[in-house]
Amino acid sequence: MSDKVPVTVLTGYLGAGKTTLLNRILTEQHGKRYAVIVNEFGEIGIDNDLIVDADEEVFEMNNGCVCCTVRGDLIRIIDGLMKRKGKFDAILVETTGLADPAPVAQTFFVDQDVADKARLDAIVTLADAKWLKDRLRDAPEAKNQIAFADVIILNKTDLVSPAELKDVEMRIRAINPYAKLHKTTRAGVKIEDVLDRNAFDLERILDIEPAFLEADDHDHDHDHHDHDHHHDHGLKHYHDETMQSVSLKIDGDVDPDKFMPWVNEVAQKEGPGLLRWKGILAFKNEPRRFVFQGVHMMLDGDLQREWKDGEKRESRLVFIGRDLKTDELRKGFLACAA
Ligand SMILES: Nc1nc2c(ncn2[C@@H]2O[C@H](COP(=O)(O)OP(=O)(O)OP(=O)(O)O)[C@@H](O)[C@H]2O)c(=O)[nH]1
Repeated sequence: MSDKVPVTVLTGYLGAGKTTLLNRILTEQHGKRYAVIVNEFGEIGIDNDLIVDADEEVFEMNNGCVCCTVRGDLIRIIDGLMKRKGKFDAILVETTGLADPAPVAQTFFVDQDVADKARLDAIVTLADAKWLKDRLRDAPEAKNQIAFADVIILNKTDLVSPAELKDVEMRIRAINPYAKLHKTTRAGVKIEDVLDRNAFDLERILDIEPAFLEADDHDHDHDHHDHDHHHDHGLKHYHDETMQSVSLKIDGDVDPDKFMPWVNEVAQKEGPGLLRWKGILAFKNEPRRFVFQGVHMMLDGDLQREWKDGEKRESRLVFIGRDLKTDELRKGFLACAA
């Protein structure tokens, strides 16, 4: 796609297993070099890898829009790292357990110097299978971290029964039906499941019908789209009152002259409530696919590979956020059809 350095933002509530995952990534024999940026030092210490300590320093952007803040310290650290480009393959940023991941993610959209050299690869959220349920009730950060995620690692599965695990999975799906979900003990995922996801599995994400996922009862990935036998396993389906997701599709091309102004208007108007949004679009008279992602009112998109022969040209968007005006979004998007 580009020679920009992929950046993985690692988040998750206190004690969910972020450090465990980082240690796993850094100690595995993968022949890659990662720069790791942490808010506070953990027990990581690997010679070949570069670990940088970041102090909290948050700037408001866009004339004080409360949803748009970036990390000044992070900009400086990444700028510094970029001068050493070629010496590492990817950057990992671990956020503190209590932090909202938005200011970290937004840094990669906002600062031009950073955006020119690094791209947000994925937001990876660690979730504690035992305690997430309670944190979703009492800690808004925990819910945001799930909503932002492109990849969710549901960790500490050893501490819960299969029924409890299913229950917490359903709660996660009520907030974020699109993220790729892995169930682990000791954050035991394959590195390639976490790093270099390249636009967070957009194709797969956009293929998923949330209604199907809610009823899904498989333990493995959601690759098998058989709609039978999901009906009476006695599991409750959750709806999250504050967080919604919307998936929209146009069976064909959109007109960029309509879409671009619309998408900017959505960013301006709905930005504070929009936690995460992404899409793949077929632009009229354009052989390449337009791929974009956003965090709150910050958006980043570009033309990527060509539509393949036999690949259906279609345009899809997903939104995750609070109090989304679903009908307005749908109408607005449909009006962008070419
Ligand atoms: N039982 C169990 N314990 C785990 C698992 N994964 C990690 N732990 C333990 O949980 C504790 C917290 O893990 P960390 O990796 O430090 O979590 P963290 O998210 O980095 O924590 P903070 O830095 O406090 O936010 C540690 O004692 C780990 O050894 C797991 O799958 N099962």
